[in-house]
Amino acid sequence: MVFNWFRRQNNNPANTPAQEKQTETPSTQESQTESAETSSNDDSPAAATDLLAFAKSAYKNIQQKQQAEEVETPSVEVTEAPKLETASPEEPDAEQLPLDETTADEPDPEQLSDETTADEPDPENIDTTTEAEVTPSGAVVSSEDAQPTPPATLSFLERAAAERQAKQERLIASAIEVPETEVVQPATPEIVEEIPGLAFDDGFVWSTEVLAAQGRRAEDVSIEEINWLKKLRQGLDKTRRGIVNQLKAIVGQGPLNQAAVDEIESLLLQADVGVEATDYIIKALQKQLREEVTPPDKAIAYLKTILRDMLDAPLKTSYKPSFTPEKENLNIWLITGVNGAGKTTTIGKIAHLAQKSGYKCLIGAADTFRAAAVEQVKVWGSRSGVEVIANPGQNTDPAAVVFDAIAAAVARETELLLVDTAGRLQNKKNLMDELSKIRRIIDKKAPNAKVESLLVLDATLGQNGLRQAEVFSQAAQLSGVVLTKLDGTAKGGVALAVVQQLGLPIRFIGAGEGIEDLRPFSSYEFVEALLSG
Ligand SMILES: Nc1nc2c(ncn2[C@@H]2O[C@H](COP(=O)(O)OP(=O)(O)OP(=O)(O)O)[C@@H](O)[C@H]2O)c(=O)[nH]1
Repeated sequence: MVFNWFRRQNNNPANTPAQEKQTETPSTQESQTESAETSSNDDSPAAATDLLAFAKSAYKNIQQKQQAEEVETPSVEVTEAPKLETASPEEPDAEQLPLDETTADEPDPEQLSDETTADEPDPENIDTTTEAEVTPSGAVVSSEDAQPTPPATLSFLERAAAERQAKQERLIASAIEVPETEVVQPATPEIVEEIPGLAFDDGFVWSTEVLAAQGRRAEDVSIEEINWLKKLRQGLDKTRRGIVNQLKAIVGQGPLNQAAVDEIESLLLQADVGVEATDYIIKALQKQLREEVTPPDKAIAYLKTILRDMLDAPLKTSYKPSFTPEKENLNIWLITGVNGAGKTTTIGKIAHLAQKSGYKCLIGAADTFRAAAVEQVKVWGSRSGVEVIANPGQNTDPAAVVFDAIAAAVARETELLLVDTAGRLQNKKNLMDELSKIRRIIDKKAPNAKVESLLVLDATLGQNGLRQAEVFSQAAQLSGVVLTKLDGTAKGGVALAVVQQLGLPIRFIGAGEGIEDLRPFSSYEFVEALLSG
């Protein structure tokens, strides 16, 4: 089953492509916020224990998937046929090592559970969500599935509550055998063996909590998603540190007075939230906090709701909530923005996501204004394994490249054509002329294509970037923004300014230079990363 990285769900193999087209899934933003809203308010100790158990279960699932993959690799062939020319001298050992380690540390799942039982004498009390086994077909099945479980349609927290109830009933039934002291569940379940390169740390637990709150099951949590969320949170560290602690202190002091309002205002402006968005946030906060004394955590939860609503607002008006490329149809995404904003890198990263999600993808190198731009896009094309259509001549007509790219896309039944465009034209009129010419070609050559026009914005430029954005939004019929370089900037609040001032939805965010460092935007994840201190 292929995971669709644009809608962050598995493509259902049972569905025909036509069915998939009709099942217009809500965007990451929409689907996630709904389930998150119900669950994020539950901060009881029981919910915290459940979330920790969820994190542990997710960790074990990742570990078992990796071990299953290792077992599936033909390590026996490598060791049995040392004369094979393709195998380098180090490779057999490298292959064998992890296997040996696995056998030494975790001889079989039985033994693993024995160890756990030794720590926690009551088998009833062992968290059932943490046990998993590998079926003969290699699929990882949580042992939850082997026991009567609440219906899968329930949210994670509802299921957790039902499981708690069932556990409690079982404990009561076996109360005579269980000494009271041994029933107590450890606050932090121990991880038996750490996955290399993936620590079971605060960042991991936070990431799984964010995924759980969005309805993700422990067995569906992947290492890539964890890495991304950790990166996003780390990237917004500077912005977060600048805001959260001070905000908590201010809103925790009681009803908002003028001095508190002034302080919040300056904090938001420092994070480049912009005047308009800051005013909106302050007014919304005042509505709630003017009269009551609200505990800081509640006030922050309220602030999170305000920010999420702001970020999702464009989707509720004119913009489609989902922008997942349609399968078996040509989708053309024009990527615009000033040079240096991260256009080429973004194209490479989106091409990579498209490849991973099973789309037939192609890149059109229509930034002919700068010769090096074509070479750069070619490098990213080869990194993501996507072909690039370019015109070898210098200063060729970008519209001609788009023409060729569409012809190639149609001939190859391409599903996603990414078009790089020039960002540095002498003036707004030139830019407008060029982009409208490209749009005319698209309308003529691919009238049925689904066209998106995305503006790439460098978050580190803060408010200055927004001024450039205004020029582009007049020249290109923009349908969304890609916010790049969110890693390491203290100006992460610019995301709110983008939405408030431009009225455009954020479609992707970039938080690093690597090929995996870009994901579809989720207001829930962004706000959690921004405000969870
Ligand atoms: N830290 C960080 N750097 C990024 C990110 N996205 C892009 N960059 C870097 O920003 C620089 C410019 O990126 P490009 O993709 O070349 O930008 P461009 O808009 O295509 O500009 P030209 O190459 O001049 O056409 C490169 O060094 C990228 O590695 C990001 O999300 N985080």
